[in-house]
Amino acid sequence: MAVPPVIGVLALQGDVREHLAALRSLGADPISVRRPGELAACDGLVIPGGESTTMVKLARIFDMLEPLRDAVRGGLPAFGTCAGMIMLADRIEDGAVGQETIGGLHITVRRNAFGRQVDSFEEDLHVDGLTDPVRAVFIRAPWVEAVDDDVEVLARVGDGPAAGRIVAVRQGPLMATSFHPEVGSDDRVHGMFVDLVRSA
Ligand SMILES: NC(=O)CC[C@H](N)C(=O)O
Repeated sequence: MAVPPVIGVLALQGDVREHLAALRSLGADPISVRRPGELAACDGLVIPGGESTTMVKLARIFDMLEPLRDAVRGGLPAFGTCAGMIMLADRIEDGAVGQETIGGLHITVRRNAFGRQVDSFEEDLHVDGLTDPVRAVFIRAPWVEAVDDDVEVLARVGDGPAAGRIVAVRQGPLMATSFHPEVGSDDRVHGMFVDLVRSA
């Protein structure tokens, strides 16, 4: 049997445990990542949901921001969910003043895009590459405002005032979702990322 890929979960802030559990159940070897040495051991990296402004500040404080940028630039497969999507985005709308990111994903995200009324909601979402819809949980989520030509759109919101908005993307070894696939017991979106890591 092939050696399980080591997949890190960036553990500066956010919902780390749920991602570790999902990755473990898929047969990967998940580790928490707080230091450059831990990052260097990874075949892939998940950047969880949480609060992107806090996460990027902590990445600076822990001297992780440049190593993260170098790793993504160097082709490390990475999967950002919600705040993690913001962390991977090259450009932010409605970010905090001067908010930095890791970048690498050629998209513009709009933070807290869904507005007050629907801060948090769920929807059955069709995701490209999966047969049945995913029950997607959005929590003060960003949406993708714009993508460059090299970015593949994997999902768009189906209903309501935000219908058509992009909420899942892939660009080479990088993946991002506005929603939280680690909530609940459906591991198929993580499975897409594990496959991506295995094929990288
Ligand atoms: N659930 C989440 O990750 C929310 C993201 C948060 N609104 C941010 O801007 O970082």
